[in-house]
Amino acid sequence: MARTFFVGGNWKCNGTSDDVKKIVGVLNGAEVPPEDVVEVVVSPPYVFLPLVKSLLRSDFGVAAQNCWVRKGGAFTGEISVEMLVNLNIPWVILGHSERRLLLNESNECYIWNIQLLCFSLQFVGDKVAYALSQGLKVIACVGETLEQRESGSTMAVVAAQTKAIAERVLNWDNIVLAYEPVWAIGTGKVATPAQAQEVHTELRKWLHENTGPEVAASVRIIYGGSVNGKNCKELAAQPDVDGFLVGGASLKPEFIDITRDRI
Ligand SMILES: O=C(COP(=O)(O)O)NO
Repeated sequence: MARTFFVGGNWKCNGTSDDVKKIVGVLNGAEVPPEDVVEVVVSPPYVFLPLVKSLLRSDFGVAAQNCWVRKGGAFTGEISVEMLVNLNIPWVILGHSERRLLLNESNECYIWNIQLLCFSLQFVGDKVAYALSQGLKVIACVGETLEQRESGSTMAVVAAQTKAIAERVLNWDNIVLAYEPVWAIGTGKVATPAQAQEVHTELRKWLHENTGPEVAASVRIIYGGSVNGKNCKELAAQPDVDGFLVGGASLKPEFIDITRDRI
């Protein structure tokens, strides 16, 4: 079955409302392939979600860059899934390596909270499951560090991260899996097409063995890590690269070039 190409733009912690208006203006005027060929989703910082949602063309989706693991409440600083649903934000990025490394979000994250009255063991997996349960679509991120790659444990790491998600979800219809090698994020050291294809193939094989052939065939596995208008075509030509999660380049007009890879 053909998988619709997916191009996500992760704006991370960048911009002002004027910047957002400028970027959205460029996106709204861009000529891109039809939605059934390429699905485009942009992810601004939380504070600009309503603004982007109100200005962005209707054929592009909007994603939050994270959300809380349970229903809202006494969790200062967090954004609940319910708030995103209330704002009609359909997508959320979860498990991004910058949150895993900087904020210690992990597969196993032991948090004790009187309201939760429990330990939340599979933090990223729990977040994915709860977001899906409330109707959100999820870009779930996995990826290894340079040290893990150099020690030969890339597949062990990304398989464990994927397993922690798979143990919490039954339905993969609304999940896009993003392979983002940490050593390629923000470094300019993009994975080679062969490196990306190798891990994507192994991830698809893992899905086939652990979630079944239909899920493996239908889930989009996208690549993130120093993608730009110059290197995207070779990466997009790989059979198991179903799109991108673009960081830095998503703030530039070249993001539109990246959406045109498959035409
Ligand atoms: O983190 C990334 C990739 O960032 P860069 O494209 O800037 O490497 N996507 O979520």
